Amino acid sequence: MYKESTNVVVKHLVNRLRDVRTASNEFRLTIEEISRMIASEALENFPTITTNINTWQGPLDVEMLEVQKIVLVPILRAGEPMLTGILKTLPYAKSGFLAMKRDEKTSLSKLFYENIPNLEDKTVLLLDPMVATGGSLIDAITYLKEKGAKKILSLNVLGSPYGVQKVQEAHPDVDIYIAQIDERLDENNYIRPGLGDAGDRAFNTSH
Ligand SMILES: O=P(O)(O)OC[C@H]1O[C@H](OP(=O)(O)OP(=O)(O)O)[C@H](O)[C@@H]1O
Ligand SMILES: O=c1cc[nH]c(=O)[nH]1
Ligand SMILES: [Mg+2]
Repeated sequence: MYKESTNVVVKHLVNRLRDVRTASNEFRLTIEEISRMIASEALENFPTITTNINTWQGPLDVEMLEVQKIVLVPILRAGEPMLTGILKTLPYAKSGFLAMKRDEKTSLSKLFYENIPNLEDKTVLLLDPMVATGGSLIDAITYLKEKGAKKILSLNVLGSPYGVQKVQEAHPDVDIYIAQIDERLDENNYIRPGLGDAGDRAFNTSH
C-alpha cells in the first residue's frame, strides 16, 4: 500500500522545495522537517514497549516506541537530509547506508557502497526523497531483502504515479509513505512538476 500525506504543512513544505529560490541549506532543512513528519505518519502503529522511567514525581511506567527495532537506511546522496532529520527525533535508532546513482542516460541505478547493520527482527525505514522511475528504490529494497530485511517501510518526499506503481508491483509487501505524488514522469525520467535533481539541490551542484 502507499499513503500520500494529506497534511497541509507537509504540502506547504514540499512547495518550498519546488521554489528555485530555496537554496541548498534551506532545501536540506526542509527535507529534514518533511521527513520527520512523514516518519510520524509511518510509525503511527509501530509497536511500543512499557518502560519504567524516573520522573520528577518518582517512577512511572510509560509507552515508548521500540526504537531499538528501527534501522534507518538513507539512499545517498539525496537521502542524507532525511536521515539527519529523523535522527533528531529518534537519536537512538541505528543507521545503515546505501550509496546509489542513477545513470542519467539509461535511468538504471548502480550501487557504489553499502554498510548495513544486522537486520534480524528489525524494521527498516528506507529513505529517499525521490521516486521517479522507481528503479533505485526497487533495487535498494531487493538488496535489503538479500541482507535479511523482513519489514521495510519506504519514506519518500516526491513520486511519480508510474514509479510508485512500479515499486508496489515489484515489492507489494513494502508500505510507501510519501509526501506528494506529482502529475507525471517526463521524457527524461524526471518528476513533473517535481523539484529538479534532489541531490544537486541539496548539495549545491546544480550549476
Ligand atoms: O526512481 P529513479 O528513476 O531511480 O530516480 C530516483 C533516484 O534519483 C535520485 O538520486 P540520484 O541517482 O540522482 O543520486 P544523487 O542522490 O546522488 O543525486 C533520487 O534520490 C533517487 O535515488
Ligand atoms: O525528478 C527527479 C528524478 C530523479 N531524481 C531526482 O532527484 N529528481
Ligand atoms: Mg541526483
